[in-house]
Amino acid sequence: MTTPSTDSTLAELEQRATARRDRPSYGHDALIACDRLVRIFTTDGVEVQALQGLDLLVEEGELLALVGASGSGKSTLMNILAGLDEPTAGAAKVAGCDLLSMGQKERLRYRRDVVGFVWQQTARNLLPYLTAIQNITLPMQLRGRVRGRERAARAEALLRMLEVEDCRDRRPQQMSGGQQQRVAIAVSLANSPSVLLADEPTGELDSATGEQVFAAFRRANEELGTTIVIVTHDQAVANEVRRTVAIRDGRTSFEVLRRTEVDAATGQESQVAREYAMLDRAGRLQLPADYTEALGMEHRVMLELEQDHIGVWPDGPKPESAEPESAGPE
Ligand SMILES: Nc1ncnc2c1ncn2[C@@H]1O[C@H](COP(=O)(O)OP(=O)(O)OP(=O)(O)O)[C@@H](O)[C@H]1O
Repeated sequence: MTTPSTDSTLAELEQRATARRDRPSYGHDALIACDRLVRIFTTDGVEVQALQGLDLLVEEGELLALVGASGSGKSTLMNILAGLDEPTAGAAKVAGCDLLSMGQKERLRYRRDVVGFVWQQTARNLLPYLTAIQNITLPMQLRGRVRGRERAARAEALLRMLEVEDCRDRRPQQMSGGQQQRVAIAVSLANSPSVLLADEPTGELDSATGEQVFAAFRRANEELGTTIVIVTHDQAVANEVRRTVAIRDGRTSFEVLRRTEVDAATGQESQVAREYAMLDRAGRLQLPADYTEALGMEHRVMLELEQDHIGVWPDGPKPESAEPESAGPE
């Protein structure tokens, strides 16, 4: 029997289903969208889960640092984003390119036109027998869309922007490590990629030289608007960007967002950094190890939904002191 109330419930259900269908997909407006990315390596029958359902969204124009302990999955993620490796499961899109369904030809075009990369080993970035200007013009020549004179003009402009004009006619072994990395940035920018990926680009440099190289990335981001993702162990680099994403055990675990605040009374500017834990699409949250260790939290925790927050307590009797705080604002 159909009653009016059942009718309205069905109509409501239909409405909800339509709304869900019409809802934009996860990361639809992001330049980089990784959705529950999994990468499993199998060596001698042993499986290593390098990425375990990693979610990451990067907007166009961002300069982002990726940090994490050794073995947490940073390079695995970068290799996938660079189109050099394929994920086992999940979804990954960069500038509209689906990294899971690309054929060999599309993958080559993706690596040549959509992404640029700078590696830690300076020798891996440049051809040793070519000068700086020749290294920079080569990707444009291989792409074949820009005329000779325009190629040279773009290469000169990149050398100027990254402050390595004096290295124009030098081969890599005639440049310092920092100069090589700045020329490598120019090479990676030659075909105006949508995304620039850099894996430990300052890892082989001393801190002063590393700072200069980071300044070159910043200039590329500010002047050309290129979206840049840098993997780094260098705390100075991580502190300089607006957004730092930390990876732990193959998942994004927390983010630090930095912004400039102006004191209303004095007009003085200061940098404010705030740390956020990441809630993944399945609702999983990684609590920082130093928090859980401080409270002896292991295996099981108690949760309580309050009006404006969720309380997390160690297993066992809830301490009295937790009560007033969990009650939220009056
Ligand atoms: N080709 C491979 N075959 C087997 N295991 C791999 C392979 N590449 C990476 N791994 C494993 O996957 C995990 C993640 O490695 P990855 O290189 O991504 O870490 P990382 O965070 O970049 O570390 P580091 O900071 O030391 O470079 C590690 O346990 C590593 O041993």
